[in-house]
Amino acid sequence: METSAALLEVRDLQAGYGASRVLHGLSLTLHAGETLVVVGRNGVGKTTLVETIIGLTDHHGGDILLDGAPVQALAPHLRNRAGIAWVPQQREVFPSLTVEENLQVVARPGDWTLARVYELFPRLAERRRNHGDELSGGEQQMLALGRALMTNPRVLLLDEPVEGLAPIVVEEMLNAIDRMRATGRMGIVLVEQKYDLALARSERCIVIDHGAVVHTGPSAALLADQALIDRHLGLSH
Ligand SMILES: Nc1ncnc2c1ncn2[C@@H]1O[C@H](COP(=O)(O)OP(=O)(O)OP(=O)(O)O)[C@@H](O)[C@H]1O
Repeated sequence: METSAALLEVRDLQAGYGASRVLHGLSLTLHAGETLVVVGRNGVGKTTLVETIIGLTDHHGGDILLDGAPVQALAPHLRNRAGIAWVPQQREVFPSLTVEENLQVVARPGDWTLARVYELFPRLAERRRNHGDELSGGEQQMLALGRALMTNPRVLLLDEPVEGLAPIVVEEMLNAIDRMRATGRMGIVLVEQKYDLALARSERCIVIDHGAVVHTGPSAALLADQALIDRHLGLSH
């Protein structure tokens, strides 16, 4: 039984792109300080879920509650102001601003400051005077995450944060996510194809198939259950 203590609650969500419905009655709960991993095969609706929470898809039904208050009618920037931050798959940074300007321009008061983001990503500190378009893919991803943190969100949505990164940068990102999780009361929704990496750094998981949740439970339990992994995440259907 979930109580009203949930930081983020999604109830019976139905959404998609135009006439095409992707999410069919999806529900989830996220608590403060918790990391919830979202896994599932390609094309099942993971990115659509994140984009619906932030307000970028066509919402057809269901509730998105932040601290019990519905946000589904709010424009994306208002959801962001309410405390939901998003790190998209395609790292969105301002190419003509420096690293430091990219971080400062979105800053809101809270625990996450420029100093703390630089502590998390020393590479960004080294690159503080470089422009967004002078960064490597990995550095752009660090900057995209740093920007989200600078807004001091209550809920952080991470969509495949290590996709397409070189192995050494993947290490750096995962390390940062581990340290980020260890601090504060932020709730994190982590969408990840590499389910083993994601399950190892989360409390709970949901598995999505055809736009709905087909499994939910502790991440450690799914990681230990190869039959369940094969059924929900294996290559064969
Ligand atoms: N911008 C869009 N416009 C129309 N349809 C889209 C759009 N983005 C995704 N879709 C469709 O929505 C469905 C779900 O896609 P989504 O990207 O949410 O899946 P996913 O689980 O994140 O997959 P992947 O792991 O490949 O990123 C797919 O059928 C996809 O073609």
